[in-house]
Amino acid sequence: MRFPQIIRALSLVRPLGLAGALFSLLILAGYALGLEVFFRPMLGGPATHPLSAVALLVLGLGAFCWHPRQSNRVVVLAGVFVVTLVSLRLLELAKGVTLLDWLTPFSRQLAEQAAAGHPISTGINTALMCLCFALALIAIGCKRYALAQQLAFVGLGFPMISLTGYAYGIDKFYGQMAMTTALGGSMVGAGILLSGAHRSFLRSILSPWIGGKVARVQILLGYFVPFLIGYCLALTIANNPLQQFGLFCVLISAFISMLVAFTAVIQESIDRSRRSAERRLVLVATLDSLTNLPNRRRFHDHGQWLLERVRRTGESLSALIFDIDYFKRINDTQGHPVGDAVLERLAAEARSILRRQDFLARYGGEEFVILLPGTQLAGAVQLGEKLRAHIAATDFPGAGQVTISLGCAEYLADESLQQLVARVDVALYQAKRSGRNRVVAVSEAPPAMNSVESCQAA
Ligand SMILES: Nc1nc2c(ncn2[C@@H]2O[C@H](COP(=O)(O)OP(=O)(O)OP(=O)(O)O)[C@@H](O)[C@H]2O)c(=O)[nH]1
Repeated sequence: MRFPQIIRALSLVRPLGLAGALFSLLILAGYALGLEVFFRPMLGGPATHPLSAVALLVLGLGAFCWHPRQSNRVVVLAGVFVVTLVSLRLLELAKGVTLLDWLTPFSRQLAEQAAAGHPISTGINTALMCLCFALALIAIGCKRYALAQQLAFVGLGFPMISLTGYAYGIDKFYGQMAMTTALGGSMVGAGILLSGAHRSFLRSILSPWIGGKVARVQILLGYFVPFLIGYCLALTIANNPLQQFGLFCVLISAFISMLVAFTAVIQESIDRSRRSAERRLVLVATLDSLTNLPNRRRFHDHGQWLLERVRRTGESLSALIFDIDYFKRINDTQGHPVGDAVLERLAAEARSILRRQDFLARYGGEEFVILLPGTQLAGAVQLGEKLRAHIAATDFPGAGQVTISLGCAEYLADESLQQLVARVDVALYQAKRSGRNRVVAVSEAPPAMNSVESCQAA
């Protein structure tokens, strides 16, 4: 599924790539037309080297050519070209050799700038930035989006540091990276980063749900608040550096604590809704929608739990199963809605005469089961008779008089729930066979299931 935010982010890749490419062309045009402000925006400040502009141009065009569903060979080629270029430059910086002179355009203008005391070269920060973006482009071309995002993210750190340096007036932050390089690099880098918007961590950040919203707020606050605090401190730091530095640390720590607290609040609220949704799901999955009684699945879970308790404590437990007599006739003559209403009413009537600890469930169709903890067989028979008489005396709208047959048994030591239910079922079958509207109890395990405790016709 694509979120609108992702579609919007993906649609920005090509414009950002193109903007970065055009911006680099403008820098190169500055060299061609002798307009220094295009490649050196601050008088006497750092300038964008033509090769840096070429690298950004190729990277921008690479991002512009990217397509999420087509082959991205051109994108990979653009990345490989810039990786080669930047590697040579890094080699130059490391070894102090010149390898790129033959490839450098506008060498006359560069010589003139050097003669005027303003030599221009590609700084290490620019080279590393371009290297990260170029590797990210290759990763995107190979559909390694998580890697691409990490590389683009690291690459964007370089222009961000430079721009922060320009904002704060700290020249060590930007070094040889011109503001034009930082701006062009930011456009290209953002384009490359967004091309992975449909995958990996960007997808999570752009999600329309609470996690994505929180992440977006935190990223914005997490960047701009410390940035502003730092800016204010940078303006005043000259007076008392140590004191200002301490204040900076305290403010940032307080801000981080606030962000963490904010996250905790949101996480807790997400967790609370998840827990309540889970509870609702469990309820829906274990409740019969017609009668609102626990269903067969819940009966089995609760029955197992009760049996374990009974085995441990030694208390008695009895089970009753009852079934409407000739219910099919009601459905056939009065219709299913009347049949449903009878089932609903029957459930309510049965519930009304049971104790709180008695467990009533719809076992299936027109069959209901009751578990009676702390009740021996005689008590179960008594309750069964009470229920039978109560139902026989109840007037069911649309169906008139309805009777039920009941089977019951007491739990025998080491019996399983299935065995207990099977014995009660046999008792119910006997109640049906011997004329219906009666309670039949069994006291022993099969096959010696011969002791009928109670057999009462209405
Ligand atoms: N209206 C309605 N009918 C149901 C529901 N579940 C099962 N039934 C019907 O219950 C009837 C059960 O029929 P039988 O098993 O023949 O039982 P009976 O007619 O009650 O006969 P005895 O149990 O032998 O007295 C069938 O017609 C089922 O369609 C339900 O949720 N609503």
